[in-house]
Amino acid sequence: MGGPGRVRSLRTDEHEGFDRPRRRSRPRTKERPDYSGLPQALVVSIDRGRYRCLVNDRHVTAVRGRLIDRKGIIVGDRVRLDGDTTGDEGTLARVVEVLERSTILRRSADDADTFERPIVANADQLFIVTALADPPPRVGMIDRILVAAYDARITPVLCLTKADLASPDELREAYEPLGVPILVTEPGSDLAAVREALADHSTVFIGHSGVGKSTLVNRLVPGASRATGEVSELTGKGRHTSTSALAMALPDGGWIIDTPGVRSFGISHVGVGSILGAFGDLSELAEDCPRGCRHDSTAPECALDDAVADGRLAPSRLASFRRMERAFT
Ligand SMILES: Nc1nc2c(ncn2[C@@H]2O[C@H](COP(=O)(O)OP(=O)(O)OP(=O)(O)O)[C@@H](O)[C@H]2O)c(=O)[nH]1
Ligand SMILES: [Zn+2]
Repeated sequence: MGGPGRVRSLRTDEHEGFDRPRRRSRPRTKERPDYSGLPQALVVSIDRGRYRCLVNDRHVTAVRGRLIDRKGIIVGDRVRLDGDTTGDEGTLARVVEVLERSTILRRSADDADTFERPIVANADQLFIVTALADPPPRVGMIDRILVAAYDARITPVLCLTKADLASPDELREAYEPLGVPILVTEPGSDLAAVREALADHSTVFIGHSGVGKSTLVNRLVPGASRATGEVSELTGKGRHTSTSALAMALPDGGWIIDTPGVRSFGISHVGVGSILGAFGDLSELAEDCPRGCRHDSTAPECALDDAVADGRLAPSRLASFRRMERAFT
């Protein structure tokens, strides 16, 4: 073989390992049958190995095909179904292919657990649902969910509930400098701004237990009947014991993917610095940082400090960004 060919094959070996090309040369149809003629579906919930899917407007229950990984299907996935897709009582279809995801929202159970868990696929927006009181807002948790959103390239929105109990001013001050949109609700409040933000998006709702997430979802999705209150009538336990997310169609277009209330939000899977890229202005300024700069307040000669000093960057924006970065530690 001549020079250039040899170089290319060496590069391939380096990246993919030696036996990879041989496996690839097997007929493609044997490894991946062509499923493109099968109906597409959206996975709306998962319960004990059963995947509840929507094919157009039809609910179909499916099991996982043999070639699909045990953890390979999550709520929000677009899949192809084989077998019986009538959705008739007692019928089961089979998920044979998971289509490429545009986004994946992940969390780890807690930061001691480095195992990352994908929880929702294909969301383009994330509502961080936070009560202004009862339970009191936890800035640390908001920051961690923000970090997960920026890391996944999903647009975060802060949705503040229970404004009848406390003022949103402090949280506005903390998050407006980051450019996070803020919506405020209370019982009976006009939800027009919330509906407008949701229209035509796939929005995942994340919130601590008890913040009023189900109450809000029930107002937004007629017939959603999400269980509200502390205790589930079904299980006698808190509703947070349910483990799956649930996708619901909005009346005017778009989807809400509600997730069970969480008590913590682990982000051990997110690398420090990976969120800088979500802030165009900050990444541009940070190009002048010394190599390996952590951009925190102790970082020597961080270009972000210079930018504040000479007025190119608002101090409040840098402070908010750095507070969020501290969520990692
Ligand atoms: N004062 C006030 N109470 C609210 C508001 N929204 C919800 N609540 C109450 O807060 C409690 C919790 O509401 P839920 O909607 O069940 O909260 P959740 O976030 O779904 O909680 P989990 O089921 O644990 O995930 C209920 O008693 C609601 O009636 C609000 O805007 N103001
Ligand atoms: Zn820096």
